[in-house]
Amino acid sequence: MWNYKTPGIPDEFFERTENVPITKEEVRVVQISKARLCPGYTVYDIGCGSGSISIEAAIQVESGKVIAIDYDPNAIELTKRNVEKFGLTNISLILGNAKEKIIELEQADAIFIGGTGGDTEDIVKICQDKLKSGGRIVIGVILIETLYSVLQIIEKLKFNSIDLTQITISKSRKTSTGTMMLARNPVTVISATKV
Ligand SMILES: C[S@@+](CC[C@H](N)C(=O)[O-])C[C@H]1O[C@@H](n2cnc3c(N)ncnc32)[C@H](O)[C@@H]1O
Repeated sequence: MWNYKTPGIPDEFFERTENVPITKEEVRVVQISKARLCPGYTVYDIGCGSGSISIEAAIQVESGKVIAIDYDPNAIELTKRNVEKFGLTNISLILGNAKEKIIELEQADAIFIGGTGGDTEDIVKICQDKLKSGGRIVIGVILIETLYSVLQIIEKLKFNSIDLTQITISKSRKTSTGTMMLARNPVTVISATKV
């Protein structure tokens, strides 16, 4: 159903449920690009939601693997359905709070953070410990408060090349008289390299 190596799987290709959010296609493409994935990499997807980032990452890392974590059973169930739908065998799923679960994992080459609940500082710190030197962290943020706290933490830790990219997407919609553009909420993507 998806035979391309390039990221950018359309949102409508994923199974969806009402209460589990998805990182939208265009934002996902930027996040995947910022992670600079290579075949063989080990990747965490923290707060995997629908699993869309996990699936795009799993395609990029080929013989590598993705570990998808979420504390919402509905998100894990939905990610499982999407993993099956895309026929991928290199994604493992973990149900639980990332703060507790990532401590026991092997070192990672890249980490995506899509959600932290109230544990932003702890999770970013643990991710720093878990990333290999030269590894990439990519954090998608919607709330201004989260953005401020991530920035404060990441600047204190062992990261360089810290980059903030704000993505504001508008999508077309047909009306009775033509085509209008509808704006979505901005998402800020924070990315950095572990020293
Ligand atoms: C915006 S969604 C992520 C969307 C996802 N990147 C995708 O592509 O569908 C955030 C997710 O983070 C999860 N989450 C928030 N805090 C968490 C934590 N501390 N541990 C595990 N999962 C967490 C939420 O349950 C939610 O599913």
